[in-house]
Amino acid sequence: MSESQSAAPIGSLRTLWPFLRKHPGLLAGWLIALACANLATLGMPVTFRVMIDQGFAQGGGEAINQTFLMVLAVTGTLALTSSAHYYFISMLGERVVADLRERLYAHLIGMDAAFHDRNRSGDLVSRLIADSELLRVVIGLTMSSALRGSLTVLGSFVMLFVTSPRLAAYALLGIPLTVIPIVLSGERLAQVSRSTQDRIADTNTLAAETLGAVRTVQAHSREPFERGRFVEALTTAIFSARHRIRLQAVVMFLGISLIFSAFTIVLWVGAHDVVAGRMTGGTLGQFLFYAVIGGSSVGSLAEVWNEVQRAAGGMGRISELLAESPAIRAPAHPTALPAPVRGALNFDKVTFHYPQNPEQAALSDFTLHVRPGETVALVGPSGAGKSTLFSLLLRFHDPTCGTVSIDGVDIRALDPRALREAIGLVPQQPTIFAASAKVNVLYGRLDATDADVHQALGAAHAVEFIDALPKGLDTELGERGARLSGGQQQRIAIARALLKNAPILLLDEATSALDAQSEHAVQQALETLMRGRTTLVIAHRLATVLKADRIVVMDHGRIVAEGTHAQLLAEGGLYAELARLQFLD
Ligand SMILES: Nc1ncnc2c1ncn2[C@@H]1O[C@H](COP(=O)(O)OP(=O)(O)OP(=O)(O)O)[C@@H](O)[C@H]1O
Repeated sequence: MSESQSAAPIGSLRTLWPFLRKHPGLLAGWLIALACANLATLGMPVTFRVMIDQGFAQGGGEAINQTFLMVLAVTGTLALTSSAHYYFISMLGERVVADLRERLYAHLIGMDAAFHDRNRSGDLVSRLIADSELLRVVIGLTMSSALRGSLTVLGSFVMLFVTSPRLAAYALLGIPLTVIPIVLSGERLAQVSRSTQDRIADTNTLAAETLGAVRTVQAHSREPFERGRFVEALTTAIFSARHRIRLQAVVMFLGISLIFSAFTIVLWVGAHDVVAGRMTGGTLGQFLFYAVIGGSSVGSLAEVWNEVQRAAGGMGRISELLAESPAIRAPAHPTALPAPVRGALNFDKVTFHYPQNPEQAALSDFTLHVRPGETVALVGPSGAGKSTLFSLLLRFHDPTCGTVSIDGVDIRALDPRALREAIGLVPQQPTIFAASAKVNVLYGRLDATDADVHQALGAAHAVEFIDALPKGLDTELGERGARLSGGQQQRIAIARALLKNAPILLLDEATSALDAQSEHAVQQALETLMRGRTTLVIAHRLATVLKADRIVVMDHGRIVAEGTHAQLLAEGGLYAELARLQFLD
């Protein structure tokens, strides 16, 4: 994980403004409710003075009734506006964070393969959830408290001067003292918060990774080991949080003690004024009330400032992701593939290095021409570059040099989505989503009808086992297809590709042995799928190499031999060796 050493600039919170602006109704409701709640708060001390000076001092029952009615009206208004204020600001927080998450998610899901190789998914999820959660708190509570606190401070200061200019002048002296520690600690706090969020992301990543691979963990009896690693990550996160909490506690201590010292001095002067007859008891009471309101608001502003710095840390992590743009993008004026796509594939002098592995070429000077409708089997030892060919054709990466083209069009001139629409992919380990069987097949073509889905399942030899599921097509398949066997998962992936009906097919045969019946069903399903399509298949089965139009033998990112099974066997060399190990045992 990259940990920024510099403080997240408070300016990163400015990026929130476009999100806030999208909800003018909530924003206006919030500001109006805030202003009213503030006025009601500031009205409280006045009713307090009236109650003491007129209600009690003049003693009339009627006067008491009237002043208490006034108190009721002010407190009623305060209750109403405070709850309206809570509603508007909380909703605003929810909306803004949902918008931010949507934007971030859309951004992340569109980022290129190199980005996803570089970033751990648990860390990305943590930024999507934990960092934006921090912002929800900030918008829902902090922003409100900040504005409310500032208005209250301002309002109570005006009222302090109105009530007693002399005492107010004393009170004013205390303010700079309380603000200094807050401002001084701000930047350090943003820095510490950022690192706390990084550590939280570490724990999230660890949990996501190990819970996602829980069978591997259990099969190795590594539960205590993983628990230990998790506790370690949590402890590091707590240590990091402790830095922040300590800093905040010190600032809070300084803020509160300075405010209340200033307050006590003012009270002492006021008490002398009342004794000397320069001020009524009610006026001192009103003054004190304003001083308490104003003083505690300054104190809470200190906390708010801390929270804002924390949020700046979280927003910094989000902005960092939003600032990255995908390396693989549609050109400004994409070329369209000829319709219908014939499916001629050309790799011309392609050399490719993975960004994480710049020393070693995964493909070097690789040239391969595949005719429309041809089936080419790719055979080679592990690491030969077979899967890399697929990644380049799907434009998950761009070649370091050379070109990849379909029907004579350089794929970099195409919109990547249009390119990928033309390609069906059946990976070795198909991805089955935690959804119904139907939704999993529909992933191939979202607007397919039920009849299309049934037809695809039929052609994929998948009807029998789907019908045997408790709710048939509507059965939830569980996370990563937990309810299905390997062969069944493959047939779902084949049905998905059949539904997509793309002219080009990339097939990575499963290496895991299936039982004879399942193997037969998968083989038949694949034959149906390959019919009439240009197919590149990473072959692991004898039947596949025998049926292929051509076999391409790869090693170290290059083609080392080409031909039919019989020709290549006769030639001896790498193919004969691989065939003996893989196909002919
Ligand atoms: N995402 C990646 N980042 C860095 N290097 C990679 C990445 N994927 C593959 N490589 C490297 O590129 C080379 C070619 O790998 P590739 O996966 O294409 O081989 P393969 O022939 O498909 O192997 P296998 O049959 O084992 O799947 C290997 O040396 C591998 O280590």
